[in-house]
Amino acid sequence: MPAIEVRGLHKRYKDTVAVEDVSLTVEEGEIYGILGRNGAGKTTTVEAVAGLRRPDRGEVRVFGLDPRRDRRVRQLLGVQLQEAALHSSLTVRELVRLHRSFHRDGADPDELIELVGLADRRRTRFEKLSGGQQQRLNIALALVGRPRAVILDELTTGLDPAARRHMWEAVAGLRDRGVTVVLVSHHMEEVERLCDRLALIERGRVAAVDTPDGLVARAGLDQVVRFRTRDPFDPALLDGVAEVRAVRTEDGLVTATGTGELLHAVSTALVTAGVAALDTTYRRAGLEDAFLALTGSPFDPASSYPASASSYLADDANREGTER
Ligand SMILES: Nc1ncnc2c1ncn2[C@@H]1O[C@H](COP(=O)(O)OP(=O)(O)OP(=O)(O)O)[C@@H](O)[C@H]1O
Repeated sequence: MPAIEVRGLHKRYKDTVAVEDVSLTVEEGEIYGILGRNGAGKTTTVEAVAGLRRPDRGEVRVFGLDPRRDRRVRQLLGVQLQEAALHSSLTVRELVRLHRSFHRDGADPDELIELVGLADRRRTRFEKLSGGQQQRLNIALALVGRPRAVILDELTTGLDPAARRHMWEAVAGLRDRGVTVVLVSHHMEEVERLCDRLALIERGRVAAVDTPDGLVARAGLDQVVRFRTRDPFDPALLDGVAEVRAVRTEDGLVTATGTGELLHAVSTALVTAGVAALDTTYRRAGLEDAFLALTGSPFDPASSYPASASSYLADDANREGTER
């Protein structure tokens, strides 16, 4: 039985269609990423999974149970959402203990506080915590019932780099203990490092589901060449180069993504055109590059996809849909 199953989810808020048609299956024990731009419908989807939103249409199951009808889901699923209302005058420890009391077999409060790196803030009131510390406390509260699955919505937003890495280790540790994790994120490195699979949500639909490497492979690229030119660069110079999948120019920095003998092919084209490349670098492509290749623009949560990229991705989503 999958940990989480969503079929044909629709949710509209007055005039806004937040979720148009989302289906996804999260297998037990995996870290499943949900990635997409602002307003794509990620939070609405996970709120429906948590039973906090009533779908207009569609079905949600958590370990086979309907989260809106079956109270057992509260014991099975931990939820850390973007905004949580907590008693601001209670201390970290009091809040963890309070939430612990809602569960039959909860975690040890002090261990949990340690896990999220708040040991030195144990006696601090919620209202006196920094934004990042409040975020960490919310994560602790999501884990307090020792859930079999946990939803983490923007896990590391607002955390400093050290705290972020600490949290990544904690999430990997959850997987090691067999906990299923749904991770809503805008952070490419986070998704790439942690997720076994990820769904790209685009305008309320699942546009693609794959492993991070699989998504990069689907984009038909595995390498990135970057260089500067003294004069403004005309991307049309690389138009006929078969190895090049996409070219972007930003602040005088040219980024070409592609496959095969990419570096050689790009260098040859530049030499032929009499263009000197400066500061050339070469590396393997990542998830962010995949978005660049598929959309023609870097992954910017605040901007939307051009239609051509959406349709490219939609084909993949249909494949995923028919396979299952
Ligand atoms: N309570 C609400 N009332 C009205 N509209 C809403 C509500 N919640 C979300 N929306 C709208 O539904 C759409 C999807 O929102 P949702 O929060 O699910 O997106 P998201 O992908 O989680 O975005 P973000 O990355 O910004 O958190 C957006 O257009 C949003 O404005």
